[in-house]
Amino acid sequence: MLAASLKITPFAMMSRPVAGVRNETVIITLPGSPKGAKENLESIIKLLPHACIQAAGGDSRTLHSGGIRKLEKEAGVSTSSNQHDHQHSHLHDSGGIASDEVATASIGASGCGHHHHHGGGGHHAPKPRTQQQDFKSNEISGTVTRRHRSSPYPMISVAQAHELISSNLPPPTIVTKTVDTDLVGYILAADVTAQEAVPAFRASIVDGYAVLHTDGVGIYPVVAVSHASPGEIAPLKAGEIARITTGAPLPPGATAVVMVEDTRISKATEDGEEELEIEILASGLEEMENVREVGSDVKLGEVVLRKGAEITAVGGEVGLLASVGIKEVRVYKKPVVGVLSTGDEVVNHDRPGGLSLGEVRDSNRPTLMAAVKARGFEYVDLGIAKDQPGTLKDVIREALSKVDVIITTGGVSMGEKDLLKPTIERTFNGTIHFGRVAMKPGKPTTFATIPIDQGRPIFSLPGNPASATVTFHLFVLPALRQLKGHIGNDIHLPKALVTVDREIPLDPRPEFHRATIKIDKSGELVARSTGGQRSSRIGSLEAANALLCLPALTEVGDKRTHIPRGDKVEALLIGELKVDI
Ligand SMILES: Nc1nc2c(c(=O)[nH]1)N[C@H]1C(S)=C(S)[C@@H](COP(=O)(O)OP(=O)(O)OC[C@H]3O[C@@H](n4cnc5c(N)ncnc54)[C@H](O)[C@@H]3O)O[C@H]1N2
Ligand code: MOO
Ligand SMILES: [Mg+2]
Repeated sequence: MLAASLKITPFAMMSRPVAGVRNETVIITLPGSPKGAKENLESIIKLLPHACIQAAGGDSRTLHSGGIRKLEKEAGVSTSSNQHDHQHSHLHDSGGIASDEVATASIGASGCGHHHHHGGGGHHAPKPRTQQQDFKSNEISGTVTRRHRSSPYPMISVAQAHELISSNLPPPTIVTKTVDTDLVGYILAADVTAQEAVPAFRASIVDGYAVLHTDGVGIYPVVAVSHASPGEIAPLKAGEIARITTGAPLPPGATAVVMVEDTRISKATEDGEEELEIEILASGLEEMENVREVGSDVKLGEVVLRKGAEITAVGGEVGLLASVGIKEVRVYKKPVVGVLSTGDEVVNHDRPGGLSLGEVRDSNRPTLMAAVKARGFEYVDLGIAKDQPGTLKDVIREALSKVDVIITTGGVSMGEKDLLKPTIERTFNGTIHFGRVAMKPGKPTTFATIPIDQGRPIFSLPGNPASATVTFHLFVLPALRQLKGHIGNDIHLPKALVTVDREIPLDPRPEFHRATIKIDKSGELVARSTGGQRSSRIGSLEAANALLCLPALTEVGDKRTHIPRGDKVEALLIGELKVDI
């Protein structure tokens, strides 16, 4: 198991698997994470029938003389059974063990390979799935004296966290949307071709007179008028002109338009209301001068927008689609995001009256719902869940049926009431892809997927308000962007080099320092820290439009403890740039 795990992660060197035999039972210990348990079990499962037979007293001579099938039958094991299901039934047979402790798969020689153990013989039968999910609170939280005194989750880098998120998200799904104001922010899932040419008719670019460009300078009768309105227009012959407005169709036969500024009135009706003859002053007209030819902006059938194009708030894409008669498009679905606060101390921000001792107003949920909405995603308010496994379980189960992505805040660090990780793993059979990131703020940021459809992502962000908000922008937003069809580096927020206007102290962890960036008079981007950066201080995000990516103290190597004033640092842009006033 160690050898197989080491091929997957160097952290395998930290695991302490134990295997043994008691009476006729082979006992193997697996890691607590479902992923690790599965990988470990897969690496040995083919050998288990053999091990079981041996534990049951089979002797090697019989085995090697072809009696293996017979012995398997006697021992109730089969190398050809559905081992996948089999693994699962055992993996879940570990209720009552604190989440990150070692799960034990005990495989009895008398029952190996069967989905239904018959109890007795020292083995406890695997509970059906529904029962297993029904943990009592102390089963999931463990007793406080038995909790971990150091985190079992390896500390990974921000880059590794991004990689793990990106590679464990489900693929985007495709839906049909009508072309309207709600299309902004969607990404096209297929090329779009023009159903109509633009312009659909030969149109004048100016207000003036439609002419035959070969006619030249001289006085001509005005035989017709073409306004920008639908309808039939009589053809124009040599020696005639037609008054025309910008955007109006050219009369058949006309080959150019002369601007009104390049003409003079020669003869009008007696009442002075109408033009009868006009002198054309412009010479050397070119064919199609001041004329937009059919399809000269967009040709019929031309690809107007490619798969992967984003419909932006600038409006150009909506306009382009509208102009060529596209009423519906295939786009990637935008994920619906559920936002949940957790914690016995957390109360609704608008709850009337003052706070009792220990109560805290919920600032995370309003913050995150506002940010999700402003980024163009629909949110579902999942409320506040108490720090009880039962409550968390119910709220998350309900959310799973409603939303594509769940964001929770609080309950992911080392406290005995920090129940999110065990709930995700144990109750929902989720995989925690990471549970600690080397960064400030946001160290206990957790990302998991729950095995529903192609994997339902759940971001469990730290409870501290600045930590929750920073990690939302840094991790959740790129994930939402990937789910709605952005690819590669385009999932991330834009980065720019900015000059710091004051010295900034460095932290032992790589820091995402909240700052306001302005464009100064010379066009430079200048950053000012928002002040105190403690993780509890949501005010550190007030007026912030950037996260300065500061190296950890240890990373700078030399004796620098600060970023000096005037130095340039990388900044992630989380809000709109401001102009210095
Ligand atoms: N022994 C250790 N303790 C802590 C560690 C550690 O490594 N070892 N990490 C610290 C870090 S870093 C962070 S960040 C926090 C994260 O804690 P949790 O995610 O478990 O969050 P809670 O304990 O539930 O709450 C932390 C803090 O935030 C307040 N909070 C929670 N939810 C909200 C909300 N919706 N609105 C406003 N404020 C909220 C809560 O009352 C706490 O004050 O853990 C450190 N501890
Ligand atoms: O990482 Mo925690 O987010 O310092 O506050
Ligand atoms: Mg905590």
